[in-house]
Amino acid sequence: MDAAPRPNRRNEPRDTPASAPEPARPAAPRAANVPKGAKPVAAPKPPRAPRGPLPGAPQLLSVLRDRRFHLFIGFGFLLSSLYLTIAFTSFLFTGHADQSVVGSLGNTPLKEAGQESGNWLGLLGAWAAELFIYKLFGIAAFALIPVVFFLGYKIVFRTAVGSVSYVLALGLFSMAWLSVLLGYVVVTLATPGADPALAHRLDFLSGGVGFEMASWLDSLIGWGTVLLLAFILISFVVFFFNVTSLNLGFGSASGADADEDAALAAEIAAEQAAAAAASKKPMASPEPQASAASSGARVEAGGMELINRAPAPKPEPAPALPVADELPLEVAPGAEFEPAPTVADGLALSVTPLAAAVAGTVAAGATTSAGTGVAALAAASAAASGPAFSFELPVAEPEAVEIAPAPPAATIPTPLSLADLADGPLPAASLSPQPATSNQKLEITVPSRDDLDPNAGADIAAVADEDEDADAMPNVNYDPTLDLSRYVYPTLDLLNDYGIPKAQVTKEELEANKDRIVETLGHYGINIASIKATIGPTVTLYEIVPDVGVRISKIKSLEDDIALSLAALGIRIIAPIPGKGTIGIEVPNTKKEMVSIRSVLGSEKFARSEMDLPIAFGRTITNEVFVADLAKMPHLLMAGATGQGKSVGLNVILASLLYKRHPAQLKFVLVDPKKVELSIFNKIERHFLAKLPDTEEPIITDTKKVVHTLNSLCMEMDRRYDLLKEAGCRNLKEYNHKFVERRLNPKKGHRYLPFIVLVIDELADLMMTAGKEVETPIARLAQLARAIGIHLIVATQRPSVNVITGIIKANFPCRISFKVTSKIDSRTILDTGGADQLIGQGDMLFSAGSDLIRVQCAFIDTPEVDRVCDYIGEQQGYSDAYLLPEVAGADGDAGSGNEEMDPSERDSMFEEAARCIVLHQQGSTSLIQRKLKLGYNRAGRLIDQLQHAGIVGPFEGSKAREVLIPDEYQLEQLLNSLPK
Ligand SMILES: Nc1ncnc2c1ncn2[C@@H]1O[C@H](COP(=O)(O)OP(=O)(O)OP(=O)(O)O)[C@@H](O)[C@H]1O
Repeated sequence: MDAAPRPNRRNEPRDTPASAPEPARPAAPRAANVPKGAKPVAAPKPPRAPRGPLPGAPQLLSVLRDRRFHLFIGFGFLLSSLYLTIAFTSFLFTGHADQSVVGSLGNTPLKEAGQESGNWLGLLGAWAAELFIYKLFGIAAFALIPVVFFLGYKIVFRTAVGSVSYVLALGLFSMAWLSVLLGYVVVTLATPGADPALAHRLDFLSGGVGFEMASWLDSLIGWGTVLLLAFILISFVVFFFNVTSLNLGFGSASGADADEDAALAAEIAAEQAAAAAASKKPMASPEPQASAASSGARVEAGGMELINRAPAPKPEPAPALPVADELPLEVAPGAEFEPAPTVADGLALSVTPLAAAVAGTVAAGATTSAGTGVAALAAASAAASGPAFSFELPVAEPEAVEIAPAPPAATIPTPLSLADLADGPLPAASLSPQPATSNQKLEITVPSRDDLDPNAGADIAAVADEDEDADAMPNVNYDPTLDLSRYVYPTLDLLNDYGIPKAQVTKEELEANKDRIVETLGHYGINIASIKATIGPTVTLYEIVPDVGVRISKIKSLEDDIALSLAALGIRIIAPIPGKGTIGIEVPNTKKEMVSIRSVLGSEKFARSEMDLPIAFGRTITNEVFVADLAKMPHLLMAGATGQGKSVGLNVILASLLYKRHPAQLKFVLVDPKKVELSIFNKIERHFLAKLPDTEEPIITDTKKVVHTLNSLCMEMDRRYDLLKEAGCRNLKEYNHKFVERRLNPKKGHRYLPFIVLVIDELADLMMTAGKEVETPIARLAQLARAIGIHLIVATQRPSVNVITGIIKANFPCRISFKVTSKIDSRTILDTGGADQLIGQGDMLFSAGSDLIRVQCAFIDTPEVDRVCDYIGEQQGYSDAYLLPEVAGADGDAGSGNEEMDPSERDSMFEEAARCIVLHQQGSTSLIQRKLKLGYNRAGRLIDQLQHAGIVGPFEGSKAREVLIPDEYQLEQLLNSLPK
């Protein structure tokens, strides 16, 4: 007997009308945005500043970036999931009856058909259910509902939970597989001898796709279909959940293997969690108000142009501004200018909000209120500097997102993350800790995560049964942050909100300074062609274009006279301003503006920064947030007389990094000879600090300990070089990338390597007490540690040559100076004067090579640091601080290799390791690991002991250690001579 007739079924089985909804298209550019009277070929008229509910800018991109658009799409998905639930459920009761109604669509008027349909959601509900259930996937179509719901939920709530591609893959597979399975059941019931009525009643179970596929398979392989389906299911489970080993519980590990097995179990756990890796929540996004707060105003008048409050937003070059006398004075947001123009020396003054100028809303002669300026700027900056957008729409190539995440350092603010679509800070709720999914393995034995040695990154890394086959590994990347998967980055609301910064410079002050500059220079016969002022938070930069023929050196030599006549401390003359043909005179503002840490950490520039170790130092003279990458510097030397802002500066650096990096990615080694400055960071010991084993206090205050720690860091450097060499990588980023892609075998000692930032709060004390003992390792670290992710920040209040010695200075190309007391100090630290003319309280010069940038350091006070540390410290951390390699001999110098070693401390594999090294004439840790099948830490200890015994030489950076014993005969002699 044939299968029961299936009317109206497979007319259009593969038609999937309900695929991803089309994103709303942005409105076409509206002619209304162009002023009516504008001539088509007139000088480019900038578009009107965006206002109203939709951004005026018509580009697709800006619409796609719009959070409202995301909400629109997200709620669309959520409601669709509800709609499908009701429609599908109703189908179970009304489906048979509705079949004819839907089938006759096209022949019957819609209204009539709608009245006839029994589905609870009317004709559309009947049609959707008929399509998905009857024509396509049968009741397996219900699997579509959680997928649609998940997509909507993820878009609306910007949650980091779950990966779109995972859910899509799981949902679609379940739907297809179940549909075919049920199809096979229906096919079986419909075969001769089976109950045809039953088959007919049940044929909605499989849907058209399932039935067709199953019939085809049945005719091809008969009962083999069941086996094939089982095989497909197992394959899916293996690849999707990344199953690499089965623990069927036969016997237990032998004692010798116990450690390894425990590690393996942990690896599995980590891998399992990695497979469930949801996109991590990056730090809170910038406050929406930030762009408004950083509003700018540009002033131009006759020969004088002022730029006021003009930070980051530089969307387009500002169009030519109207001439001064055509414009009344406009007040920048928060500025205190009076609206009346002033004329001095024939140089008129006028202010126009920068954003308004950019957006082209200010026509000559028009007056714009401050409020409008703010709105225009906010809108313009929002339109111009939205987040890099890559919208992870549901059906769009799930694989692409899943298989190629950047290495963690770069992943955190990945533009692919839905969470990153945020325009403003994410609500705390969306940051709430989420449990890692734990369904990726068939069977696992996992030690408590808290018990894992945080230092043993290898132990919690990927499972790779045979690393030689690493390339064939499943493509689920390892996520180093999963150990602390619930870790929540500190939020901006922990920091003080000082509101929108107010301009502190009055127009009168600007005018008066300008007059005096012009007058003073005039006394010396220097005439100026034009003068322009840029108001920064601390100083105002007057840029002068001198008349033709005036020599720059002449102006430079008048520095003191100009300073005297302006009666202000800290005049700095930059003649000429690099890259410009102008001369700069920086005059301190009478009232300084404090740059809050919240405003810089909340800035777009910082939040979107993809640097490895971004530091938001503060604001430059043009009010731009100044962000630099410590990883690129690669080390930083800081100087400044006491009380000028060094400690605040260090806290700003540490806070910046804490806001951007996960505990798995970054560790600090804090050296604080002053004993009080950094103690506040004790609370984050188990998250972010590194220390020597067997030490109580993670923050090092004792000079002796400092020496050990520096030596230990040198050893860590040595080991990291070995690992990089073994992995064939040139730097940490490449290495970690490879590790994340599971192309390195943890059993060979490979592990995810966090950045290590060593902070020394006062070098002078150390240099006085330990001299060469600290200078040498600091210099070695500074020379070599760049590639392996160890970065140094060294601060001192005494920038004299016996503290900042030639060798230290030569290895710290990046330097910061707060105010110092003498020109000599300034030269010592910056190789040029200028730091002596700073005005204190965080006013600083940042020097990188030939560039010298004046920055007002952000301000963070102790309670703020306290709150950030509390916030982190109260979260689940590792069981201990990150442990640095042990330095042999508590009081000895690890690196000298001269002292006798206690034989009882010698590793039991010591002699074997020595023979192996001498046999291969290669002094490398990885050789010991490979040949003796040892873990990384143990091999590292062995190589140190071999150095002690004089078998290998000291660490030599990227090269292998020298083997000091030429052959086995001599080695045996040496081994015999060692105390037993
Ligand atoms: N960026 C800043 N903005 C505003 N005020 C600041 C800033 N930095 C420092 N200050 C002010 O200067 C004071 C001293 O700063 P800080 O403690 O950082 O100095 P220091 O250079 O570390 O001094 P010492 O070397 O004696 O510890 C702070 O208490 C604060 O009032």
